[in-house]
Amino acid sequence: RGHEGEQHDSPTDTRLAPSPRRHRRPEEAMHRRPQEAPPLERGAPESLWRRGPRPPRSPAPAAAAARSEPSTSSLPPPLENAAFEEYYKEQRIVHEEEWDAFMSVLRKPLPATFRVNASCRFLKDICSRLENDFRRSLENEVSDECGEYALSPLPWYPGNLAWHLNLSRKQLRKNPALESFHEFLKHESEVGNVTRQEAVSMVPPLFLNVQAGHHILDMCAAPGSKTFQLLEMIHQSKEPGLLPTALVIANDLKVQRCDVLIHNTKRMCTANLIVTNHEAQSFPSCSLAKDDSEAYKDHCKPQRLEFDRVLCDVPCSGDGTLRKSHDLWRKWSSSMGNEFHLLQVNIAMRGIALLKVGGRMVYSTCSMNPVENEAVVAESFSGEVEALLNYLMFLLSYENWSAALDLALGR
Ligand SMILES: C[S@@+](CC[C@H](N)C(=O)[O-])C[C@H]1O[C@@H](n2cnc3c(N)ncnc32)[C@H](O)[C@@H]1O
Repeated sequence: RGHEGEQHDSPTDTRLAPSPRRHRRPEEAMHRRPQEAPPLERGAPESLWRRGPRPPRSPAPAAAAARSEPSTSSLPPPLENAAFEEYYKEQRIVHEEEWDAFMSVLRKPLPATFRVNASCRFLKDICSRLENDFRRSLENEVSDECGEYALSPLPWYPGNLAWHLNLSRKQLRKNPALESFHEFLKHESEVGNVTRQEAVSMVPPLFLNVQAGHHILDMCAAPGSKTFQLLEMIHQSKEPGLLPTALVIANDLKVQRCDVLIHNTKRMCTANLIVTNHEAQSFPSCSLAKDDSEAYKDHCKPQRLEFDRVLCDVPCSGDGTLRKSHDLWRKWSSSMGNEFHLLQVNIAMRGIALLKVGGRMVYSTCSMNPVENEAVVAESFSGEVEALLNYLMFLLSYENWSAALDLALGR
């Protein structure tokens, strides 16, 4: 970010305070499972972490009556949508010769992926179990559908900390050797040493390049998988034996989803997180006293909190999740992306306004639609581009270019 964006600042000045909710003790949090947020769309995938037998439900009368008739609604939805293909071919999001391969990947099941908490005390043991026990014992299992190794680290994730499990549900069910692996994952996940997260969702926090002491705003944070990753980063970057000085503010509009966010991030047992419940597009300006001892002195003017890093993982049409949200094949229409565009621009612009000069913001969606991605970024910078053009016009009026350049670069 180059310059201050005061025009987007809301006039509100909110002092930050930890959430007044009752905090459970860490050991209480340790015994609770991470949750998925109430789905934005119906048809969220069954979690690998919840494979236990389900209690039988008494059928509703209508459902019981319908059971005697063969029902078309029980058939899996067809994985096709002509409008989707037409739209995205037009957008040229992949080369023409890659189109069929692209569509066939969209119809394949998504491998389960998880991340090991880089800041956990048992990091070495966990990595060694994954590498030496489980990976070896699953070496001969090859995914039916994907033809890839059953368990392997994601090659692009630093430190071999992210893994994918490339087995179909059928294989998972029929292989008893996987039982202990599941127990391991379930337990480590409950205590916060492992987090289930999709591979693509791990990317935006990596691009933030978080450093020790950073102030970070996660604008649309629930259910909190990226917040958790950011917390890991700040705990990992601290001086040995010291608590981190960094701060993560995780915000979400929906209070119910904030609850899930709190529940999931509690596994980190951190004191460096504040959860807020605001519209991201009008997230208030915040101020922080320089240190606690100064906080209540009358003459101490609070400092405006500007963020070193902003994560802008906005609400979106979610059509990048087609591989797991099969319902979307039926529901998808080209208007879905358009509906989110304005909100996304407003959130992104607010993020830019809250960013420190020289700070970094990452904008991400789980949509493939350029209307929700490139167009939002372009729109968010359109004011800046205009300012740059004006500035260039100003520079052009100089006869001496090198002097003008010196001026521009502050030399
Ligand atoms: C894509 S999800 C975020 C996923 C999250 N970053 C993660 O990695 O777990 C988008 C979130 O934005 C929230 N949301 C929707 N409208 C919002 C708004 N105007 N301001 C803030 N959050 C909003 C939704 O409740 C939802 O939790």
